[in-house]
Amino acid sequence: MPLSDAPARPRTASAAPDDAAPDADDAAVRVRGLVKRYDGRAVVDGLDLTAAQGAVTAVLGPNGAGKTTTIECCEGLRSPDGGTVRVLGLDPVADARRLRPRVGVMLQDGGLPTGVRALELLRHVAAMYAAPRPVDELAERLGLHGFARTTVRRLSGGQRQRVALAAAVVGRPEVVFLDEPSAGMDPQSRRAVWDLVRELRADGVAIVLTTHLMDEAADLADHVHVVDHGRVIASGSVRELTSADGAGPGSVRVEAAPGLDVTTLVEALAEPGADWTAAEPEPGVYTVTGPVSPAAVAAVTGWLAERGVLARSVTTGSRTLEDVFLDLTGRNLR
Ligand SMILES: Nc1ncnc2c1ncn2[C@@H]1O[C@H](COP(=O)(O)OP(=O)(O)OP(=O)(O)O)[C@@H](O)[C@H]1O
Repeated sequence: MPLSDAPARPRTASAAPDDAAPDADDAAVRVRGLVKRYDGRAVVDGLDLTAAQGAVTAVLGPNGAGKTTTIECCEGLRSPDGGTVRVLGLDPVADARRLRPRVGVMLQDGGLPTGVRALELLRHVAAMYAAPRPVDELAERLGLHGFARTTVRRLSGGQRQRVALAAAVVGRPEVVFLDEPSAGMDPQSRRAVWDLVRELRADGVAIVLTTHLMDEAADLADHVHVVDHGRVIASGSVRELTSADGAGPGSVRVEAAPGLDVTTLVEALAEPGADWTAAEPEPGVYTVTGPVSPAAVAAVTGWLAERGVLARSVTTGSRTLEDVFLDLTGRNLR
């Protein structure tokens, strides 16, 4: 089970299907009950996902969760074994030719031919579209001129990623799929990528990206889907996912002596209608999640006082997206 080793689960994270997702009507991408098997094993197992036009949708998940496979089904690179995938209302496999000019794709490994020079490649891709973006302006934005005449084979990982991103957006697509777009990039390049993604969004483009960078998702995403074991296990805006009640601070973090019984902490917080979880994610660090109020903080410090334990620190605040991600997907390596 995906949640078996999770110490706490944010209450605001909605279980699949993603009821916090945009309405189907304005959805640029709609995936329902997607199943994809390799050697009889379902690596995508009934996945639901929606992405709106003019929004950034981030797909997060541990290694092997099924993100790339899902994106590849949306790109028409893989045929589903079950469920439906619609991009701009079309089937990515059956309607591939109609979709091609309207969809931009950046594959995880770049997916570029290696013997071609960087800028030459971009000009070639641009020439395939009716109204491409000006190549030089795009190359300038993504800093491609410094290695314009270098063959793709000789580019660094981050440079290759930038060329791949340029190639994905040069045709002015309505939907863009970016598989780990800023993986391996330096901070300057990452900023350039983020600015470009924001600009695409402002132009009404639907952007679907996968990332392992929680700050990238938190900064960019309008909507987040967390995937594990081939299913969406939580969906919502970053704010919804990181706030216990979707509005205010949702956690108390306490540093104190290790090994205290957190079930008694939940009992100390008990009040009608309130749903609290408590965990000790690392020795001596306690996180308490729920509708934080002055009374709740007093209950936490009272619980410590009853045990004669002095807190080294007590802080309130929203949890980070990384906290939520780890709570949902566990701390074990995959
Ligand atoms: N062509 C293939 N044949 C067999 N198994 C595959 C194939 N492609 C992917 N898989 C397996 O499917 C599972 C999901 O892989 P996928 O690449 O979709 O995960 P991911 O969430 O994108 O992971 P990562 O974060 O590491 O990129 C993995 O266990 C992977 O080994």
